[in-house]
Amino acid sequence: MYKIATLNKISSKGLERFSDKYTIVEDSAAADGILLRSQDMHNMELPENLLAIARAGAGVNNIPIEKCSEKGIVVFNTPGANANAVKELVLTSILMSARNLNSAIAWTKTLTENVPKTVEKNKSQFAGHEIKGKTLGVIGLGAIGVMVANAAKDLGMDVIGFDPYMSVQSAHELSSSVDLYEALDLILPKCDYITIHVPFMENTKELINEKRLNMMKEGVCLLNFSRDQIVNEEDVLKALDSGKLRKYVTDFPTDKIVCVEDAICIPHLGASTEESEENCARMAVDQIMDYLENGNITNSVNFPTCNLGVCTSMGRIAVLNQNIPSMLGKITGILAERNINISDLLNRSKGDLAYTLIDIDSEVDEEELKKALNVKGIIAVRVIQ
Ligand SMILES: NC(=O)c1ccc[n+]([C@@H]2O[C@H](COP(=O)([O-])OP(=O)(O)OC[C@H]3O[C@@H](n4cnc5c(N)ncnc54)[C@H](O)[C@@H]3O)[C@@H](O)[C@H]2O)c1
Ligand SMILES: O=C(O)[C@H](O)COP(=O)(O)O
Repeated sequence: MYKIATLNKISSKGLERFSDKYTIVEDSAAADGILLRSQDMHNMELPENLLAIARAGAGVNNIPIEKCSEKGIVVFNTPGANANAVKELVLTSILMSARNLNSAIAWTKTLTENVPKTVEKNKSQFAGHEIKGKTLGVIGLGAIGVMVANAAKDLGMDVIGFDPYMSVQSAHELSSSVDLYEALDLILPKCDYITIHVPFMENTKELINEKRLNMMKEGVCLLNFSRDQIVNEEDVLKALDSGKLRKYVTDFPTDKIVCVEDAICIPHLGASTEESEENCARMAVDQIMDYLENGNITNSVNFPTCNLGVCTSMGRIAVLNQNIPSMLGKITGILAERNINISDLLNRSKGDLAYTLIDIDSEVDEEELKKALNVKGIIAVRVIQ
């Protein structure tokens, strides 16, 4: 029986996919697999027997990836599963800020009497503009950025974008009328709206700072549905104060930004729709089950994609190792010494890490094999039989 711990509320549409080989446990210390959303795992002690973590969502900056890789814990996410939900909230936010809706609604709610007359007398203070013909800059053209760019085009906006690492799939899905730029700094002076859709990593920390804010048009609206640390908040506060930024829409409010009038603060709702929560949970559960039962890896952020289908041979050996020379030779050599015949083998690498799946024609003693494979470069060995 595999033990699964959930660190956040996970949609029942996902959890009900677990077969009777699984049990949901309260105590994560005993877990083979962990399912979570945004719970911060950085200060958590990783369970001794933990094999996999599945993030039902996109961002994995709440998970200590490097530590997981060292311990042979495969970390999954669910690319694209919540992208439509985020796209819809980004579009809502662009329209909301164009028409000053947050301030207008808040003001209307303060009225107590003579409402119709007061509304007509004062409404001009909230007059806005149309987004048709305005320029939107999209930073990061992955699952969300592409959807936002295409939808904004459909609403009549001019859309320009920047993504130096765009995938073939994104390039294929992006509308051909979106102009791509080779440097972020080139798009900044052209935009009326700028929306950020990059992961939070060392090289995206404070991607938007004073220097870049100064390059933007006067009165631009900045939208951040990625992570708070991608912008330098002090610099954003100054830009709001000076009027350089007309609005800052953020899905990641902080103590400092929450009370600022022209900051539109949303309580991290980008992925919080029924549909998105279900999509993410289904994908996360399917991926973790396929890994635990068959050793297959799909959508891992630390180990390579590797799939030998459902295991139908006598056994399957799964080896997580460093991507260094002669690993495969050592593994197959140790099997040959034990007279174990290999019926299928797949070896894939991703950066410094590699993964080898080997189907074998006879049973093997897992503990004895683990001892034999306790050599430099091997991170973890598992036998599925
Ligand atoms: N607000 C929410 O609820 C919510 C929901 C989903 C995702 N997110 C955040 O949005 C991020 C993006 O999600 P996604 O599903 O589009 O991910 P994704 O991986 O599909 O796309 C990210 C894109 O950013 C690009 N990129 C990376 N570094 C870049 C840089 N320095 N400059 C420009 N582009 C760069 C990548 O090439 C990729 O195309 C997530 O990592 C997460 O932090 C937030
Ligand atoms: O990166 C993500 O997928 C989002 O930030 C969603 O986070 P959540 O699952 O906690 O809503």
